[in-house]
Amino acid sequence: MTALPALQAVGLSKEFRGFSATKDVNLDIRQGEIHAVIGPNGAGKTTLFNLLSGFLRPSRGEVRLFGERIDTLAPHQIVRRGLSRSFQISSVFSSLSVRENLLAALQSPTPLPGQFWSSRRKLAPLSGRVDEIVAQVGLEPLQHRLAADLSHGEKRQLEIGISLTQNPRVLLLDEPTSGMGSEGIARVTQLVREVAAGRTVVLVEHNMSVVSTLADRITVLQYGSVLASGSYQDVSRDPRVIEAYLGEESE
Ligand SMILES: Nc1ncnc2c1ncn2[C@@H]1O[C@H](COP(=O)(O)OP(=O)(O)OP(=O)(O)O)[C@@H](O)[C@H]1O
Repeated sequence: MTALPALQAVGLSKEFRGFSATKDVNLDIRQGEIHAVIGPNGAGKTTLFNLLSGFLRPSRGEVRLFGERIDTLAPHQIVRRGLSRSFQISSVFSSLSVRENLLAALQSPTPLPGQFWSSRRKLAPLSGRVDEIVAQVGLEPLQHRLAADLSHGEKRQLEIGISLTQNPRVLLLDEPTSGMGSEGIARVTQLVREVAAGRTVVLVEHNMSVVSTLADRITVLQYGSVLASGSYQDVSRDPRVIEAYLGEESE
């Protein structure tokens, strides 16, 4: 028996005033895999992520999380069902420390009307979970530092930590290594591998070396449509992909 896909897009289309940013996209993300979505600038990758995580409503088509339709739900309802995402643009609070950012994210699923911070008594049980996450994302030594004072790479580590606070079954990462030097790329690549243990990861990534190292399978988008999908070996040999994307990279 084949396992239910973790995440599925079925005929997913999004139009902005008549312009199709994604066109009839079909996607089957297998449980436990690391799946990369690649494609040239403007191919529709961010739009697809926004559709998968409920930040945009599709013009047509469906999104299913472990078989359950989620495209009619709000982002926070989707998070509760087990899908979290990180953003290309930093979502951390600069004026809070690493620990405080994680605490804020951990308590956010619990509605606390009119109150950003809970009492110490309520926060205490979350402290152990913060310890686990700072260690997991390699920010233990920097946990009391203000987010504003982190390097770009460390901020991306913190963002991944923030996504982990919801303990997602499916994690979407939008360009986790963008703007990093080789050391940061190596650190975040290793981190993605670690956080992928026991969960499904979908990432948008421009760095082909990261994609080839991490991804079990790849979907290539071009002009909003799926151009190819398969293993790195398969898609990197596909002449249409070479022309559309890898050719562009090597230029
Ligand atoms: N809100 C919007 N209104 C109008 N057009 C949009 C909107 N959002 C995206 N688009 C257009 O849809 C197309 C796909 O954009 P999208 O950001 O999804 O591409 P991308 O593959 O993520 O690109 P990049 O790699 O540059 O981030 C682009 O032509 C973009 O201009």
